[in-house]
Amino acid sequence: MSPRYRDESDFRSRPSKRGSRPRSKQRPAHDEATTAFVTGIDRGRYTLLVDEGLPDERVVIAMKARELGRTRVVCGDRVDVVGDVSGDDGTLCRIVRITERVSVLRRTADDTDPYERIIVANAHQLVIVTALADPEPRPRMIDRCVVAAYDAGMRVLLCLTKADLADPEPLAAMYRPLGVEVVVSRRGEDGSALDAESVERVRAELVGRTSVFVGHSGVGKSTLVNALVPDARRATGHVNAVTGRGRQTSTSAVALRLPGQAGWVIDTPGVRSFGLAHVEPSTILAAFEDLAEVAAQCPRGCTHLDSAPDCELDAWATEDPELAPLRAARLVSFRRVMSARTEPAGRAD
Ligand SMILES: Nc1nc2c(ncn2[C@@H]2O[C@H](COP(=O)(O)OP(=O)(O)OP(=O)(O)O)[C@@H](O)[C@H]2O)c(=O)[nH]1
Ligand SMILES: [Zn+2]
Repeated sequence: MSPRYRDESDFRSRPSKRGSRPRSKQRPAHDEATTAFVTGIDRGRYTLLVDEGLPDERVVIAMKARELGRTRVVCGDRVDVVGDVSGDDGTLCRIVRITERVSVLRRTADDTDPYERIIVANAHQLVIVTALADPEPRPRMIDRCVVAAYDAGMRVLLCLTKADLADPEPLAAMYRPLGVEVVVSRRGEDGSALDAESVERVRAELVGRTSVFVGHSGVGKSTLVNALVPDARRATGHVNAVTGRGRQTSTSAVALRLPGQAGWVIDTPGVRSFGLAHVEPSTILAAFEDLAEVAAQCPRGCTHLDSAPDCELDAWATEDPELAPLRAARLVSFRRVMSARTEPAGRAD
């Protein structure tokens, strides 16, 4: 395993100040624990869904058991809880364990916080919401999101909004060679917020998946999420009724269920960038199976970038005249994304 950046999960193995002590009667092994899905977090209170999809399904509020220490529980986590899991008003259960995560999406460390925090766990897909105009698309930011998704082992759906204002084709053509799914949405011709057909096309890509939505302010992410999940509040319940505290803080992710239990939409307000410093080039390469196979023959230490001498990918791109245009486009896109990893993030990326 290559070294990776420290994040909060490193705290998990830190011994407690009092030293380890054997489990006592007060600390049972929690064999009776119930598994739950974390849909939201608000200042130390976790909104969970218990018995998901069953007739008894209910929203419960939980706190983290002290034994979890500084381990962070995030939206999308599946956790084990003990205590009162009835979901009745005023009850509070305890999260005692996080089940193994199948994917983790990390946001970048910043001035106020030196750690790359995990923001969402167990998601299948990253939905990058980008406006075709107003505000102008930023391909470098899209590339960075693509790298973050591939690093997390997530599928990418590029959602191009405001197609009523600009032609989606040039941008779509930049991303199709990556194998990224592209969907387009536009305002309804009847003046409705969104054209119903485009909403359906987006929805079709979400069925059966847990999808994380990211996008800069003003791109139309809220408009889209509201169209996809009309009764968002009811589906998630709210922490506020129990804690009496204010609104969900604007930076924490929240999971919203698609109607008909067709999947989960995780909205991430305020997430502006992803940590890429820890990403290994080999991880990105692995997301491109055809290229990875060819690149296996490259000289040792090959970066596979334009500047790399004797990169096997150059020969591969041109060797078959019929496939050359497709392969060249794929190689260009691949190299662009590869270089996004090492470029410094722009201020607003
Ligand atoms: N022309 C056009 N405008 C749209 C479309 N979708 C959303 N808008 C408008 O774009 C503006 C921003 O939309 P929001 O949904 O609030 O954008 P957001 O990405 O959630 O931005 P924040 O709320 O700042 O996070 C609003 O005025 C919307 O009405 C679209 O398909 N076409
Ligand atoms: Zn190479």
